Amino acid sequence: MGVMTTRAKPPRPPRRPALPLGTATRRAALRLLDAVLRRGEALEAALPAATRDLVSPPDRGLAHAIAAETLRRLPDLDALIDSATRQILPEDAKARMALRIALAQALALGTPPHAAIATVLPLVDGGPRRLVHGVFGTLMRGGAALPETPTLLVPVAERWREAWGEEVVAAASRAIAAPPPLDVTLRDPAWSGLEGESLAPGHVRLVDAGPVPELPGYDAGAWWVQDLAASLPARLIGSGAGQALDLCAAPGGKTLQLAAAGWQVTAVDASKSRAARLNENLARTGLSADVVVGDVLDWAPDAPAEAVLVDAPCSATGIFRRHPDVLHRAHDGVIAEMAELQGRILARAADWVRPGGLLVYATCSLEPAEGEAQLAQFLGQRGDFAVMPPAPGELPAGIAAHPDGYVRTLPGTVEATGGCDGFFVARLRRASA
Ligand SMILES: C[S@@+](CC[C@H](N)C(=O)[O-])C[C@H]1O[C@@H](n2cnc3c(N)ncnc32)[C@H](O)[C@@H]1O
Repeated sequence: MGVMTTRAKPPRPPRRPALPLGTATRRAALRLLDAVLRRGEALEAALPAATRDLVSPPDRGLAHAIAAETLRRLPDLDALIDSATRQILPEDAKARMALRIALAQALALGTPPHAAIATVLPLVDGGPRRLVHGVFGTLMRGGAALPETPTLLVPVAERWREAWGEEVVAAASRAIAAPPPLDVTLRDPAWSGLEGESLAPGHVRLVDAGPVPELPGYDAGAWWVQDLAASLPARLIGSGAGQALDLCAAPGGKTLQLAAAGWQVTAVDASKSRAARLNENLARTGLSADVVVGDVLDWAPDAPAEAVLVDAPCSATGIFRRHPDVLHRAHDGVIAEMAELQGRILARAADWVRPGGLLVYATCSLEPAEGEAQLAQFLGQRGDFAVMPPAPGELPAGIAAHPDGYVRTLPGTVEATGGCDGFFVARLRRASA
C-alpha cells in the first residue's frame, strides 16, 4: 500500500498591519525636520527629497505644514514634552521628534488627537512606542495647550533682545502666532482688480487670500507676491529709463519692480534654478530684463550702471514668519559667514555704479551684522558714497527712515495692519566725477 503524503502548506508570513492612512505624510514631516534641525538645510530646499513618497500635492502640503508648525512652536512643544517625561529625552531622540509632530498637529493644526498619534506611532516601531503613546496620552488627558504667544528660541531671543530690545522680541513672538497677510506688488499701480488694503502706491495687502494662482489678475501677470518690506529697495531706486543692475536677483520681485518702473535691467543670480523662476516671472508679467546666471564675485558688467541694487544673500532671519526654519538655522557662524560675503559683494558692486548714480544695499535679515554694520564698514571704505535718505512720501505708511538715513523694518513694524518682514535697506549716491 502506498503511503499517502500530504504536502505541508508553507507557513503564512505574519501579516503586517496596514499603516494608518497618513503615516507616509508624517514620515515626510519627520524627514523635513531632520533636514532642518540636524543638517541645517532650508525647509523649502529639503521638500523634494523629503516628500518623494507622496504623490498628491495636498499630502506634500500637509507634510510641509506639519514641519513648519513644529518649527514655529518647537520651544513650547519641547516644554510640554519635558513636563511629561521622567528623564529629559535627547534633542534628536526619535521619541521627541515623533511627539513634537503629534503634538503640533493635535494642539496647533486641529488634527483629532487619535489621528495625530495613530499616524505617528508607526514612525517609532521597534522603538519607544509605549513611551510616545504614554506621554502623548498624559498630555492630552491633562488638557495640555500651547501658549497663545509662542516662545522664541532662546539664542534668537537673546540676539534680538541685545540688538533691538524686549519690545521687538515680544513682537516677534506675536508674529509667529499669526499667519502673515499676502502682499502683492502691482505691475501698474493704477490697476484695481484686487480688493485689499494698500499701504503704498502699487501695493495691495490681502488677508486669507486663498490659493495665489486663483486670484484675479494672476494669469494676466498684473501683480506678483512680494512682502511690503521687500518692495522697499526698488521703491528707493524709483523710476528711470537707464541701465540698472539687479544683483542677486532671483526669483525676481525686485527685477520686476525695476522693469515695470522703466529701467533696462540686467538681473544676475548664481542659481540656475532660481534664475529660471525669474524668467518664468518675467514671462507671466510680460516684463523684460536680461537674465544672467553668474556669480557676482566673478561676473562684471560691460559698463557702469545708473542704478545698482544688491539684495545680498543673508541669514534671512527677517522672513521667519513664512519660513520658520531660518530661526533654527541662523547660528552665529552662519551670520558671520554671510556678513563676510555681503562685504565682498558690496565692494564689487560699488565699482559698477556710474558717478552720480545710485546704489541700494538690502538684506532680509534682522541681524545688525548684515545691515547696519555692513553700511558702516562700507562708508568707512568708500568716501565717494553717501547715504541718500528717503524723501517724504517715498516710504509706505507706517515705515519711517532711521535718523542715519537708512530704513530698518523690525517685528512690530506696521503690526496693526499685519506686520512685514525684517529688512535693512540703504540707498547711497556715488559722488559725481
Ligand atoms: C535674497 S535672495 C534674492 C531675492 C531677489 N532679489 C528677489 O527680490 O526676488 C539672494 C539671491 O542671491 C543669490 N546669490 C547668492 N550668492 C550669489 C553670488 N555670489 N552671485 C550671484 N548671486 C548670488 C541666490 O541664488 C539668491 O537667489
